[in-house]
Amino acid sequence: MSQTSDRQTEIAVEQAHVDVVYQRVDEMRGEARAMRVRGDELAHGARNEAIFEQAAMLFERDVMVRHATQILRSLDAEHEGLVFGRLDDTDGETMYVGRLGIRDVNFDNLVTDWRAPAAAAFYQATAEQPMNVVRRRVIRSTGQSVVDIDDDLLAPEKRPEDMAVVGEGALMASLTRARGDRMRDIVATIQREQDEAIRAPWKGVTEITGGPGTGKTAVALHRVAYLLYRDRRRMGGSGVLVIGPSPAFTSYISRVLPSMGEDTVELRSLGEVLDGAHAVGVDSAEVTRVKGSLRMRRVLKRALREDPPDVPAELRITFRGEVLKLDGRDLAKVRHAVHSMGRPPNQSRVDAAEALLEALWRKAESYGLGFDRKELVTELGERIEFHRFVVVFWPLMTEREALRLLADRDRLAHAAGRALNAHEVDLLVASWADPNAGPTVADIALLDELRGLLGPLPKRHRRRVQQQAAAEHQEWSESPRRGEHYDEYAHIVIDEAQDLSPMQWRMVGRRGKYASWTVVGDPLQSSWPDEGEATSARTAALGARTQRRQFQLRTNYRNSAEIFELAAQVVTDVAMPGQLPHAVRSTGVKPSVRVVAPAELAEQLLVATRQLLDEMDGTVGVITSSSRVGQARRILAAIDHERLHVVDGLEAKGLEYDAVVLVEPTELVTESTTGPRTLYVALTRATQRLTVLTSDPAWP
Ligand SMILES: Nc1ncnc2c1ncn2[C@@H]1O[C@H](COP(=O)(O)OP(=O)(O)OP(=O)(O)O)[C@@H](O)[C@H]1O
Repeated sequence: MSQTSDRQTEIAVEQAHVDVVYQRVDEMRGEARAMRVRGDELAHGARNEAIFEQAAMLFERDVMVRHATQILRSLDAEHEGLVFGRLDDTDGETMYVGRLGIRDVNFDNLVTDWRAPAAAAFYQATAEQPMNVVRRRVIRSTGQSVVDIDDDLLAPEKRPEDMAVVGEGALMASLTRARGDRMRDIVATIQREQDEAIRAPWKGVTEITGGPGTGKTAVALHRVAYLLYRDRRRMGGSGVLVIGPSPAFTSYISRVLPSMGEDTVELRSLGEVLDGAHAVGVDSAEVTRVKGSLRMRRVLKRALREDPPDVPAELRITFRGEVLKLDGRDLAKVRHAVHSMGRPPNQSRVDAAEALLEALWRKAESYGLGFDRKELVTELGERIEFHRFVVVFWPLMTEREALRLLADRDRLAHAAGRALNAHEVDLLVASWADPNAGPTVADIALLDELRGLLGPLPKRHRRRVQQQAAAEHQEWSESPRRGEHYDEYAHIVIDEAQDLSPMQWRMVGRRGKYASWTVVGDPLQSSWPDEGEATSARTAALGARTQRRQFQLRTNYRNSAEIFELAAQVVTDVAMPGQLPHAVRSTGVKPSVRVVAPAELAEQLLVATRQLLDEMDGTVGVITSSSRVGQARRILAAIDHERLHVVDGLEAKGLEYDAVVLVEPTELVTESTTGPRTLYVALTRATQRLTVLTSDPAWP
């Protein structure tokens, strides 16, 4: 039989099974709906029952409704390719692998969930270690129709005579497909080294490193789906948080987990980690470096000990005809004493009031006025003017109010002491000069630090503050998603971990007090210059968790070999042995490097972009330095195509496009604090085609 007719016959075989599965899914949907209705009836009935029975019925109702809803949610998730794999073993047994586990009415397996231990062989079997698998088949579908199949013959000597083997390899087929705006899941083609990281135990810290395009992000997300499946009670209960570098990145990865039926995971960018914040603006590399440094912790701590603005120079109050007065020095002593008690300032107003009354009593005593202490403290403590003084002497503050105070140069310089030099103080003051500008991504870690240092506001103040914040800044949402339980996640995934500043490590560390971690990154793509400081902050954030495991991914699935060869050149001087991955796919098309005169750059950018949009079906990214990205956007407004994206080198982190136009690569190096690493990121975003426009004839 020819390959084509073999293929058609085999597709028909698989279609027959897929049809049975979808029929069963329809039945299950009906059963789940009926279960929900039955649950509601129980609740109805409960109203007429005695109290004990009522409680039992309501509990049963809750369990039923929750279970039914969970089933419906999984069944209704995007199920393109619900069944995507099949294994034929040496005993002649067949197992289908899919996004969900599905059994027929007799409880026999129709499909095994890809995360179940039984499905592990689908990913782990190789020709060297076939694990009893003779043939591994990847089934590709559109909607409910099987469109193609690809086989791997793992044990040729055990192949029965009538077993057909067709296809050229599912992985290559998947890698060459055009990319869309959102990352796709890779359940059908997870590779063995990736599978090991995905199925690693949940406890402690799992570190996944690897070069660009090695599937670190994909692996981290599939690991989340796996952990939820294996331990839904723990992971689903307290929740899983995935942190990525930017909103563009979280949007890019946002479909992966829902397409696997998991829609409870929180995805947040670094500007959104603090509840309610949506910061997107970024500071210059120089300012980011100062704001991210651990020195800022000292600065913020000291800033909170400073006098608040507009604090009265003295407290004067009359008691029984005598004027009692606390001057600036007395007040400073009181402030110092209250801070020394160690309670956070927002929880110390009562302490401050008591300390002031105590100081007033001492003053009266020093005048020899012979008042009774208890009478003085009680009477003054109830006076409205005393309360008014306490409110300005010890204002309760939100983290945003506290940070805003630091836009004052003198105040910041005083708080900084020797922690920052004069230039750094100037940089910060300039970055906070516009009171209407929202916080930047780097500010969010400072705000989170301040929130910890200030302590929670008393309850009655919180609502006012939330409303005020929402009215003032669109970057803040009125309803925090997690509220007071922000530190109780069961599992935290940090993607692009090499870029977290020490202050950001502190911020994420606060959220993972009880969590296990998956930390994903590539030191060679780092945009954070001070490795030592970041490493110690990271060690502190991950705490003393003893279970640690490391996985290194070595195959670059994204870039063509031709593109990666060029990218690798820019980091050969800084790469450690073994740090560069191996690109598996060749397109035969070398990157096009065009030297253009500065005056022709705009025209050439339009030409190159149009050309790639014409030639490619998928996305086209234009990447340039942050100082040039605005200009590039203006030029490319003439094209305005939905497949076109214009980003700077930092925004490009974690993203990928079918084709990339890289504009003035040397500028990415000069504006970065980590030399060629951001350029390396930019050069490794394209799957198929890369055009570089440079005014430097010597580049690269
Ligand atoms: N086993 C696989 N099967 C199919 N596609 C894969 C596989 N592994 C990775 N890919 C694809 O390779 C591309 C790169 O993956 P991913 O973005 O996860 O890599 P990364 O290591 O996080 O990259 P970077 O560090 O450069 O951001 C994605 O399109 C992903 O879907």
